[in-house]
Amino acid sequence: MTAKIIDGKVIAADLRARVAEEVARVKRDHNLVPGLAVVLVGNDPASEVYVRSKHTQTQAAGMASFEHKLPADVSQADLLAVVAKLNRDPSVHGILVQLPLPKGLNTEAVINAIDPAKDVDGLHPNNAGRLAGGFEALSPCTPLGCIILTKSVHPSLEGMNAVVIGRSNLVGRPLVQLLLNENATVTIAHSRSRDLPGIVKQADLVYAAVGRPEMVRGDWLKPGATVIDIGINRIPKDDGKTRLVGDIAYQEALAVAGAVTPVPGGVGQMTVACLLVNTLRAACAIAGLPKPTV
Ligand SMILES: Nc1nc(=O)c2c([nH]1)NC[C@@H]1CN(c3ccc(C(=O)N[C@@H](CCC(=O)O)C(=O)O)cc3)C=[N+]21
Repeated sequence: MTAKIIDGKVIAADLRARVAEEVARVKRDHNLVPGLAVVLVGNDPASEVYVRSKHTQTQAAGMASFEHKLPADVSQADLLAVVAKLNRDPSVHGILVQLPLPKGLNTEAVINAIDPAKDVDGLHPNNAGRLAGGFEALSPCTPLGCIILTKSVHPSLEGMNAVVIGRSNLVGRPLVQLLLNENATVTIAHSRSRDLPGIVKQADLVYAAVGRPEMVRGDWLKPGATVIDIGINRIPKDDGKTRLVGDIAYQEALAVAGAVTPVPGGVGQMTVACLLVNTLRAACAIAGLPKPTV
């Protein structure tokens, strides 16, 4: 058996096209231009790549994109002042502070300073708490993307066994909440879990977000499972260059699973597309307009 490859590129492009249509509509009917501000502190090369792709795709969807690059040695007060200014700026509806922040900065304080209505990362305790309570919230983009990819294979997740490996605030924990909202049965596993292969074996849906290259092996999987790879690990190749691999042994998974997301070309694509969705939703909510259809 060889698994279906879930094409994140195609699904993300379709989602971005639908966002662009809605953006054009709110612009035409309500003179509203959704705006996203991305704050990048320091010059981590991987972060620069992501920020550039967010900028290009935001503009391509017809939204306004604002970039704020700050030096790695920026003070906490200066960073908080940038966030406060974006909170007040009526042309900004979404604020994303690229993580991780350089050492010395207090990430929690920065996240807490973001206006929850503009928190398109869904990291502010207001949004995280609302999501955990089952209330409407801005939810983190990567987990939203994972749900869309899963539903491209299984339109209903009701009653399915899902295992989430990883418990970060940006991915694992919010993904668990979104899966519960879909009526899946959810197991949360992590680096300290006993018998991880045995836990994964039970799962119809496997989500790996641990940041360990190819940790989940093919023989851990239940035959036919849907496997969503959230890891992005850059590992050295023989020729001195690097390549990207996920947290799942992709070739092994292809032989056992029913459907698999590739890295790159899977979840990463959806993360940026869902950021556009969240920015559109935030803009409509702030302007008092009905929820957009995407
Ligand atoms: N506050 C915050 N929010 C985030 O959502 C956030 C963050 N900080 N810090 C870093 C991680 C990582 N992240 C990715 C976004 C897009 C791709 C992406 O587009 N990946 C492509 C290509 C990747 C490549 O070629 O390097 C793909 O997988 O096909 C990957 C990773 C968002 N993050």
